Amino acid sequence: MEAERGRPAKRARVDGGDEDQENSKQLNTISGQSCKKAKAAEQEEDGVARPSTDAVLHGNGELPAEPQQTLPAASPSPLQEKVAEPAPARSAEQIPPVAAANVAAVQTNGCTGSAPEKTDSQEGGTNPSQQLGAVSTPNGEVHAPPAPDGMPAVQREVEAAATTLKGLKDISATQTLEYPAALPMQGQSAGASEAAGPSQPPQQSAGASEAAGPSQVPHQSAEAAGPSQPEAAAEPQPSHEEGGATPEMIAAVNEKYHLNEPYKVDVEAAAAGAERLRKYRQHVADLKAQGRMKPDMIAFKDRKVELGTPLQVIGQIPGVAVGAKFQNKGELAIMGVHTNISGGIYFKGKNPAYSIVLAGNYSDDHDAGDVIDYTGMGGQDSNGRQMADQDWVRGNLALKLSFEQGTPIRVIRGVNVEKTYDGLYRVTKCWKEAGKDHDRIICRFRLVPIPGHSMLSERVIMRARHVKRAFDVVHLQGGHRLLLSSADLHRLPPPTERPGLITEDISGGAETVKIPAFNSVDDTPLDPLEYIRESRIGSEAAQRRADDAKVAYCHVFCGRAKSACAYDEQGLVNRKHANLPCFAECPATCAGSRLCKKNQVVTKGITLPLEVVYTGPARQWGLTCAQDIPEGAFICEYAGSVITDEEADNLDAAADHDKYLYDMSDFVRENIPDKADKGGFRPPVPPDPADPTLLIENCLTIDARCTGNVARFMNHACTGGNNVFPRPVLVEGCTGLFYKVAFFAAQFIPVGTELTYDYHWKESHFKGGCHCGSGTCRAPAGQPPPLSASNPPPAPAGQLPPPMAKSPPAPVPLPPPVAKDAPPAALPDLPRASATVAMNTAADAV
Ligand SMILES: C[S@@+](CC[C@H](N)C(=O)[O-])C[C@H]1O[C@@H](n2cnc3c(N)ncnc32)[C@H](O)[C@@H]1O
Repeated sequence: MEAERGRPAKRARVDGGDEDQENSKQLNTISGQSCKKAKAAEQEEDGVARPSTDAVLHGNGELPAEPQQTLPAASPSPLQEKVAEPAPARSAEQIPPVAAANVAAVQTNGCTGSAPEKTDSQEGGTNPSQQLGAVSTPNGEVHAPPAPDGMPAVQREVEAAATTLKGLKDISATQTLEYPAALPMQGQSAGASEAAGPSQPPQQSAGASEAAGPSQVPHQSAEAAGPSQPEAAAEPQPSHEEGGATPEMIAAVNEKYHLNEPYKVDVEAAAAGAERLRKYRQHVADLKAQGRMKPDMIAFKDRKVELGTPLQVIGQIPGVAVGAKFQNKGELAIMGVHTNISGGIYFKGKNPAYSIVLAGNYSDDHDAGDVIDYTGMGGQDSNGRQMADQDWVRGNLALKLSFEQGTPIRVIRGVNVEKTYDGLYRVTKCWKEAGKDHDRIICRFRLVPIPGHSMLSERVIMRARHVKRAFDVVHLQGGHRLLLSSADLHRLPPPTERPGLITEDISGGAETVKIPAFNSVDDTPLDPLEYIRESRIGSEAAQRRADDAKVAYCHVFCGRAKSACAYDEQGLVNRKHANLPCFAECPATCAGSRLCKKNQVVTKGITLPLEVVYTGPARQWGLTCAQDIPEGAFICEYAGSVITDEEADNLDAAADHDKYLYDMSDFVRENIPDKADKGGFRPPVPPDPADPTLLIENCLTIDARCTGNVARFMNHACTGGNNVFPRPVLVEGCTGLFYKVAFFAAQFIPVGTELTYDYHWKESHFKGGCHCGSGTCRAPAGQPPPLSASNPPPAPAGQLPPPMAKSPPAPVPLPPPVAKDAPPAALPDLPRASATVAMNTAADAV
């Protein structure tokens, strides 16, 4: 027997079952009763009269002042109450499982895992078609309109999805979601709503997805999503409906969950829900006051005593407006929106899924707004990398059942802590494919918004930051570690004697060495750049965060007291200490021993004759050096305007603003092992100012788009192809949040070789693929651009590009990249400047 809640006019269904596995242990009782007892109690209830109020739970979940006065008693919670009116709809368990023929179709659709296990209703032998009074269409063959020639696969599927939605029940094109007034309207799914409108021919409905693009977030159209999606490949994909719910099944689901009419918030439930949320927040505050760790988690676990367990609801949660914002996953959980506090898929047993959270954590996720391609669960390590194959089990099975049965899924978006409930979506396709990480097999789900029940708060993108996902272990070779005094260090002629010189010094005198820029390839100019030698705080929020960090730790004393000195007598990173968690330097004023003097390398700034060189259209500008670089030498730091992670999230990816971001999360996100080497040290992470019992979760990001130094020109090369490595370096005044990101030579680097390091980007961040040219490249560019005088082949990392025909030939042939173990290339034509002079002169001037 099932408990139905929400009034008949409402669309939510509640089943009184257990929660998903992740939470069941702590959440299976209500107010001291066993879960079973609680369920029985609910089932006996006839409903609770609720006072009328205009309150709607939205925005921050708070009620407007006036309705708050009419709040109903909060116990029992509306999420536990039964409605007075009889509930005509059936439970999720009664929604038919897909017909056997459709299961077979799923398997041909790439869903090659085991067939779904029987649900309870299957055990009972119920005929789904009879149950719903629907006409069975065993293979679902004619649900998608014929696609016009040349239409991208993604667009075709969007069109088919829209057709499926519109063809089922009378979803009017004029129906729109009633947005809470306080919410921004940008990005709402009106376009999708129209796309699904019955008055539109199929082609228009597909186009509507495109048409919706310009008015929404750039790159939001399905087409824009295409290139990075596997199904956009030449191989034709079967229609997404194969194996999925038939139109008749979806029509029945729409009726059951009231999806044929725009969503209206139940104001009474909203009032009670707001009270429930208020009590939860109060509980969190009390726990904080007691100094308890993780108060939001504890409060969530305690809710069975305080507030009662939220029950499983398919569809809209009564009283929760689409667009409602939640401060953390605990709030989502307490409201029953997404009760799996630690997982991305909220499911229970072998039933259809309830909700998913998009947080931008998975490299295979693709959120184009009106089309989401969601990656299943399982097999990921703590860094989100796919380490094992996925299968149709647990949450993946639940989402597959949603696909087969056509049931709605709540979608929640939010990269950071705050999450937005974006309404109901439907799974229109599920399949398996090789993921980007190590080619592991992943389960994939395509979701499209349900018109009138959905909106788009933000397109969740992966920020293209230079992230240190893992602390690379650097193996300095040591074999050809030339001393700075060696006369064997080769130098190029002075910049003024070489072609393509654009400017003699991009730093405008800010650095103690001049940094010239060359373009011998075409007429591409340098973008304007405000050159700064060191990072500086770029916002008030970043200043506050940096100040907070000083409470935990501030590097003001002798670095050698904290950590072994990372440098040798020549100022080169000592092989023994290359893998220290960070290098802690001594200030110029250090009163320590004479050894402290050698512990000042990054502090002194750039000393090498670095040069900015245009490499070609594929990678544009890059960084080289006009002399050989000894292994372990300091190259430069990454300088820019320091902002908070949240501010970085809001930068416009479409304007390529994000490609100059460097995420300083090393210590906060524990990318660095506690002790990578003897003598290692980690600056402590400061407490969260909002909750001193918690460690800070978000940190600072260096933005070098408009303000920065020469490091912003350094390109990426995959493992095996790069020659530079970054390390956090603490100089005077640095903290665990605000430190220097310094680059060092991982090997001897011959003069003129391009300097590159591993961005640890997701492959999708290289829009045209990676052009590092390394044999072990993770995402080699598929189609190299056609070659022409203005579009020469991209120079592989490690080589300068060949000059254009119109340019005079380079006076000195450039050396090929050398193997790590090879001796430095002999360049008899090059004038041999004394590196000692070159480098010491610069250093002395500091
Ligand atoms: C920090 S910037 C590096 C400087 C950049 N090349 C420029 O011209 O300003 C990062 C950007 O350079 C390009 N890039 C760097 N390494 C690349 C690679 N291996 N393949 C393709 N593009 C690369 C990408 O456009 C990336 O967003």
